[in-house]
Amino acid sequence: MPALYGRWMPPKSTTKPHSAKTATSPKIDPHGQAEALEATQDLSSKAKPKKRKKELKEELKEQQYPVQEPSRPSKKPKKRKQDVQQDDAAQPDETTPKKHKKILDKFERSSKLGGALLTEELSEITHKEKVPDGLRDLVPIPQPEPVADAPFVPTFSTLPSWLADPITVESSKTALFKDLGVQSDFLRKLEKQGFKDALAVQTALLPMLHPGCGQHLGDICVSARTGSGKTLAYLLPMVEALSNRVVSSLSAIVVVPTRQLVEQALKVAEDLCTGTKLKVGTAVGNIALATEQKLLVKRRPQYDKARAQELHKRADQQWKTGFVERGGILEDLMEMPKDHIPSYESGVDILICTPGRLVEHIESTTGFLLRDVKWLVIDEADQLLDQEFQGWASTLIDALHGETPEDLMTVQERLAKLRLHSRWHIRPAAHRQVRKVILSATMKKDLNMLGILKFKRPKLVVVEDEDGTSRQEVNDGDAYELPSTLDEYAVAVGNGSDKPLYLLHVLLRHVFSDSRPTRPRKRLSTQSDSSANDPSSDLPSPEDSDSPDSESSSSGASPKAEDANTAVTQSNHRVLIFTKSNENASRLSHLVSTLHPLLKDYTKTLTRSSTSKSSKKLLDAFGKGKIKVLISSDLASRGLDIADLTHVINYDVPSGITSYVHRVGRTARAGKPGQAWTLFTKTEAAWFWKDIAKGSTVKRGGKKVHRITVYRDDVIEQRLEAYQEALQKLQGAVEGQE
Ligand SMILES: Nc1ncnc2c1ncn2[C@@H]1O[C@H](COP(=O)(O)OP(=O)(O)OP(=O)(O)O)[C@@H](O)[C@H]1O
Repeated sequence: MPALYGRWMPPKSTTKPHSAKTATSPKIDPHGQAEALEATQDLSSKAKPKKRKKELKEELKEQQYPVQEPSRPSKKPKKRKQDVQQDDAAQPDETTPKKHKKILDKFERSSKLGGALLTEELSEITHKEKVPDGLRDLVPIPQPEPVADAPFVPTFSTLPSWLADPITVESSKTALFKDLGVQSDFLRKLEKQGFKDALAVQTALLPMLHPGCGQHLGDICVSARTGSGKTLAYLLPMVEALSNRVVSSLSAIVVVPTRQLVEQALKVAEDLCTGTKLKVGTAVGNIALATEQKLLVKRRPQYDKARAQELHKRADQQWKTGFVERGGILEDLMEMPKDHIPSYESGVDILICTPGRLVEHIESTTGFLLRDVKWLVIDEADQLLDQEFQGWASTLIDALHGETPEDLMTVQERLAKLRLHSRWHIRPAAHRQVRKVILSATMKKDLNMLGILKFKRPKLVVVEDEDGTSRQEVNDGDAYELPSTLDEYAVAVGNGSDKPLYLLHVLLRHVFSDSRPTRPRKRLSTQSDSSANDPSSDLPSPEDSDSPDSESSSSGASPKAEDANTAVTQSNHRVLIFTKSNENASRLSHLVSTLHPLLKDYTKTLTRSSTSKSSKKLLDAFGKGKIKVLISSDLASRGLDIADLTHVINYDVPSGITSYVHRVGRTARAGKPGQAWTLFTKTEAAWFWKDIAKGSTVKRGGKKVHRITVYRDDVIEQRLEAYQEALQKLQGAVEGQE
C-alpha cells in the first residue's frame, strides 16, 4: 500500500514490457534491463540451471530487437501495484540512456542541494532554540500575546434619565435670598438668624419649590454633603407655601431617623413659623401614644342625626356579636352627645416625626388623616429607606395615595366615591398631589429603594465638588464628598488595649491645647525655637504624613497637668467622640473622667436611653460649650448640627464608609473649619487606609488623611499605672460596687 501513495518518480531507464504485446520500445522499461543485468550478474557468479540461462538470453535478444508495433497510438501501460513498488526500488545504472541520465543527474543534484539547505536551516533553528534536555518538556510552547479585550463602554444607561442626568449645582454657588423669591417676612427672619446668602443647595432648591416659572411640578431627590444647609432648603419653601393657611390641616410630614433630629428640625421650623398661624408638631417614640394622639388630632362633636343613628345601630350589632371595634369611631361615638357624631381635625399643620411612630399613628390614631398632605420630606433618606423597618415607607405611601377610611370620609369624599361607582362616571377621581422631597449627604442611586416612594416626574439635584469633579461620577459608584474645610488625622493605637490613653493624649495635646500635629522629626533631636514658633511648620506636609510607611510624630511628652487643666477650662473647643455602642460610650466616659478628673465636669454621654428632654438639654449645653466632651454611639452620627463643633474623634472605627462620612460631617459645617481624628488598631489599619483614607469612595477635594504617631513610651507608659487603677474602678462600677 505505501507505494500507492508514494511520490511518482520519473522513469530512470527504458521499460521492459511484461509481455511481448505491450512492449513497444526498449526505452520504456528500465526495470526489465535491471532485472536482466541482475540475472547476468547472477549467471556469472553462480552456476544456474540451463533453462534459466536460455530464458535470459531470449529476453536480452528481445530488448535489442524489439517487435515494432504498427502506427496505432500506443496505450500507456497501466501500472500495477507490483510495478510501482519495483519502480521505487529501481536504481540508475550504466545502461540508462544518456538523455535520461542527464535529467536524472540534474534531479539528483538539485534534490541533494535542497536537502543540504533544509538540513542547514533545521540545524540553525535547533541551535537557536536549544534548551537543556531535562527542561524541554517543562518549557511552555510559545504562545502569541493574548489580545486584550477592549474595555466595555456602555452606550446606554441602566438608570432612568432623571438619575442618570441630574441637575448639578456648584457647591460654591450662592445667591441672595431675595433674588430667590423669598417673601419679605421670611427675609427678615433669615437676617435675624444671621443668614444673608443662600447656600448652594438652597440656591438650587428654592426656585424649584417656590411657585413661579422655575417651579418643578414633581418630586425632588437631593444629594448634598453634610452641613450644606439642606434643612433650611426644604423647610423655608414649605413654611412659605403653607403660611397663608387659616384652617389647620395636616399638610406636611417631615420624616427623620432620630428624635434628636426631630428636635433639631422642629427648632428650625418653629423659627420660620413665628408670626404665622402654622402649628408644628412632633411624633417620636418615647412619648406616650395617647398624649401625642390628643395633640395631633382634635376631636369635637358634630350634629348629624341620621349618621349618628346609623353608627349607633352598628355599635349595637357589634355588642350583640361580641366583636367590638376598639379605638375606632364607634368608641368615640359613645362619648358624643345625642345625635352627634365625632368629627376630627388635625392639631398640626406640619408634623416632624420618626418613621416608627408615624406608622403607629397611621394605624391606630382615629382621625389621623393624610388627605390634605401636600408635602412629604424624608431627610437622611438613604438610611431610612435602606432599613425600611416595619415597612414604614410603603405604609406611609399607601396611606398618602389611598382612600380615606369610609367612616371618616367627608361629604365631598362620599360624593366622589358614589360618582366613581355610578354609571355616569366619566373621569377617574384625581389623585392626591403630594410633593416628595428626599435628601441625604450619601444618597444612593438605588432604584429598588427609591421605587417605594412612587415618584412622579422626579428630578435629582446634586451639589458639585469644588474641584470640579461632578458628583454624578461620585454617585455612580456610590462615592461621597467631605466638606472642604475638614482636616483629617489618624492615630495608630497598637492592639487597642491602651486606647483610652491614646484618646486622652489626643484630647489634651490636640483638642484642648490648640496645638496642631507636628512634622516628623528625629525623636532625640531638639527642635529649634524658630521652627516651633512657625505655625506653618506645625502642619504636617501631605507628602510625608499620609502614608502608613512614612509617619509624622507628635512631640514627645504630654503637657504638664496644670497646663492641661487651664487648656481644658479656657478652650473654646468641643469634641464629639464616637464609640461603636452605647455601652462603650458609658464605659469610656467613666474611664476618661477617672483618668483626668478635670474632664469629669465637662464630659457627658449621649445614648439611646437618654430621654428626649435630657438629650435636648445635653445638646444645648454642648452647643453652648458648658459640656466640652460628648461621647456617643452612632446615634449622633447623622444630621446633628452642633454649633461650631471643632473636633470629631472616631474612638472606635465606624462600621462603614457612609458612617464615617456622617460622623466626621458633624464638624466643618456650613464652611466652618473642623478636625476629624480616627484611632485605629493594627487589625483595622488595612481597612481604614484602603477604604476610607485612600479609597476612591470618599472624595476630599485633593486633601489627605494625615497619619500621626503617638510614641507609646512618651505618652502611654507614664499613665499606665493610673490606667490600671481606672480600669479597676470601672470594673467595680460595672459590678455595682460603686
Ligand atoms: N444660608 C445659610 N447661611 C449660613 N449658614 C446656614 C445657611 N443655611 C443653613 N446654615 C447653617 O448650616 C448648618 C448646617 O445646616 P443643616 O443642618 O441644614 O445641614 P445638612 O445639610 O442638613 O447637614 P447633614 O447632612 O449633616 O444633616 C446649620 O448650622 C445652619 O444653621
